[in-house]
Amino acid sequence: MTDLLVVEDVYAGYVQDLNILQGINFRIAPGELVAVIGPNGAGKSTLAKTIFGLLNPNQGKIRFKGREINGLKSNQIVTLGMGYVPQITNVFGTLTIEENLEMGAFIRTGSLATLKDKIFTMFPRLKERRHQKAGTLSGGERQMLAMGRVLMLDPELLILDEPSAALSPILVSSVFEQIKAINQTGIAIILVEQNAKKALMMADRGYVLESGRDRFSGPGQDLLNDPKVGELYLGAAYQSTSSTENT
Ligand SMILES: Nc1ncnc2c1ncn2[C@@H]1O[C@H](COP(=O)(O)OP(=O)(O)OP(=O)(O)O)[C@@H](O)[C@H]1O
Repeated sequence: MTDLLVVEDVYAGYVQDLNILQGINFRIAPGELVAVIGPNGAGKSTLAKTIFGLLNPNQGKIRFKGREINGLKSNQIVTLGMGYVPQITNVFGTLTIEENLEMGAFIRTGSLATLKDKIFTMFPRLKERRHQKAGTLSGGERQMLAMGRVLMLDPELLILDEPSAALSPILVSSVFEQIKAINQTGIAIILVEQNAKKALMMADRGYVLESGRDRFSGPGQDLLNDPKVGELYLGAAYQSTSSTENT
């Protein structure tokens, strides 16, 4: 199957001459759910920002749907069918839920009603509160709204940067269920997560980053079972090895 997105030997960073990503390779197929895990500061969010055009690669190539997107800005990338929900989700607190969703569809010209209905079916909680100001939502509901807003763009690829950050355990489970449901509608998802076990359990494949490199990759379950990954990042002893060490 042709990959939806390919990241090839990418170097990128925030200041000149200091690359945080140090030759990273990554790919995702249409409809796949891929988890990106790794210790603090490994470069997970930096990878997400680089793919979405918030940072320019200093070296390497990024291809989305067969087209090279290096150097394109986020507002151009979004029109190609990629959505991104940053780690700190900003919803418009003084607007209602419904108005927030409509703002998400700013680049669309057709009717919003069908898309909105689809999102309300996916997130019934948002439907119940559609006329409520977004500033009054709980953390988990706010996360759902941030995802819903990006889904108004009808993307083929959604990048979620730590959607479970700062949520209580019960909300984490519900946000993860929503992510799975979104993926089951055929949208490919890159899930950047601190919550490594949960993310890998749900993912088709995963990448373990370390110091700006893809250190391990493989099916989520294989990474969970890999003792090297377990010792380093998951904080427990695991058996059997079947993932790929990318050194
Ligand atoms: N805006 C920025 N300017 C300069 N350096 C940054 C910036 N954002 C992140 N960094 C640095 O880039 C490195 C990688 O950070 P990044 O946020 O990508 O890591 P991460 O794997 O997502 O970590 P975490 O799990 O802690 O969120 C860190 O050393 C960090 O200090």
